Amino acid sequence: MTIPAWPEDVPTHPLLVIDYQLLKKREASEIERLWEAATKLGFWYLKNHEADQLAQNMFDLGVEVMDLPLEEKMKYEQGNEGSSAGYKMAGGNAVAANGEPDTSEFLNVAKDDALAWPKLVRRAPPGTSYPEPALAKMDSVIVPFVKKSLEVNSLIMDIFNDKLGLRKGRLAEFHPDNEFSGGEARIIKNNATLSTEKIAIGSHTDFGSLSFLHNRLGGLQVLPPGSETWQYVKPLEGHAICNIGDALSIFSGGILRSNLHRVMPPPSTQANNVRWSLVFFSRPSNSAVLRALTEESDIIAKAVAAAQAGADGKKFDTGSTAGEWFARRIRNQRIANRTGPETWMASRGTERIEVV
Ligand SMILES: O=C(O)CCC(=O)C(=O)O
Ligand SMILES: [Fe+2]
Repeated sequence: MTIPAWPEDVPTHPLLVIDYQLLKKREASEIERLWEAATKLGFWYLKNHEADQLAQNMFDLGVEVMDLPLEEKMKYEQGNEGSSAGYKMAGGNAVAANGEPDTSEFLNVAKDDALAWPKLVRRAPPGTSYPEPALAKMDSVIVPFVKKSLEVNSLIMDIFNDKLGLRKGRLAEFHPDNEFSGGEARIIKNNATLSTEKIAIGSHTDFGSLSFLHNRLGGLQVLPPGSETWQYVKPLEGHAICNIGDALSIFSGGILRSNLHRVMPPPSTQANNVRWSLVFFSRPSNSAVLRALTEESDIIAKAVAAAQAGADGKKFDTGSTAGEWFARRIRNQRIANRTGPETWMASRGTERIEVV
C-alpha cells in the first residue's frame, strides 16, 4: 500500500531521534540524548535499527493471517484467563472504564514459542496454537524479527543499566532468553473506519520493559506529562518508535518513564485506511518481583526517597511478580471479564502506582 502523506496541519508531539548505530558504539552524546528521552517522556524514535526488512516481512505475514476467515482465527483466540498469546479478536478488550469495545485485532506470538521453535512451549499443540501462516513463517519471518528485537532492546537496557548505577548486567538478569516471560511480538490490524475518533486501543502504559514499535500510518497518541491533550506521534519512514514500559519504570523508582498512550484511527489525509502496526515487547521473567532496586543503586534509592517525600507518595513496590502484573492487566482488559468500571481500573499500570 502507498502511504498517504501525513497531514501537516495535524499537531504532533516531537520525539528525539536516536541513532542505534551510535548507541552500539556507546557514543556518550547519543547515550545522553537517549537518557533524556527515556526519563522525560519515555518515547523516542530509533533510526538505523537494522530491523526494517524484518518488520516488513512481519507486516506481510500479518496480511496473510488477518485475511483468514474470522471462524479460523477464533480457533486461536487468546481467551479470558490472562494470557495474551494467540489471536485477539476486535472487540475483545475494553478501551475505557465504560466498557466500550476496542476495534483492533492482534496476532501475539510469545517470545518463548519463537525461541523454542520448532517446539511450542506456551501454545500447544499446533492446531490450537497459532494460525497456520504464522507456523509456516515462524523460521523465516517471526524468529528473525523476535531475535533482532531482543538484541535491540537488550542493548538499550544495558545502557539504562549503567546509567542507573546498577552492577553490570543486572537488568539483563531479569530478561533471560530461557525463562518464561510475557515477551511477545504483536501484529495489529485496525480496519478502515469513517470515524477518526473511534478508539482503536484504549489509553494504557505498556506492561513490560521496553517496546519496539513500527508504525506506517498515524494513530498512535501520547499524553505528555502535565498535558491533558492527546497528541499524535508522526510515523517516520525507517524509524521505529521505542517506549518504556511499567517494569523498567518500577525497577528504576520512576526515573524511566512509562507514559500513557493510545491508538486512534489514522487522522485527516490518512483516514479511512486499514492501519497496520507491529510491536515487540520485552518483558521481565514471570517470576521477577516488580519493585524498585533501591538497595542496589544509590541513584534509584534517591529517586524513590524523593518520590515518597512528594505529594503523591509513590512507593514503587508492587508486591507483584511480572507474571502476575501482566496477567492482571490482560485479564481485566477483557470485555468478557467486565463487571463494571472497577474492571477497567484493575487493568491499569504505573499511572496508578501510588495506590498499589
Ligand atoms: O499500534 C500502535 O501504534 C501502538 C500499539 C500499542 O500501544 C500496544 O499494542 O501496546
Ligand atoms: Fe502500548
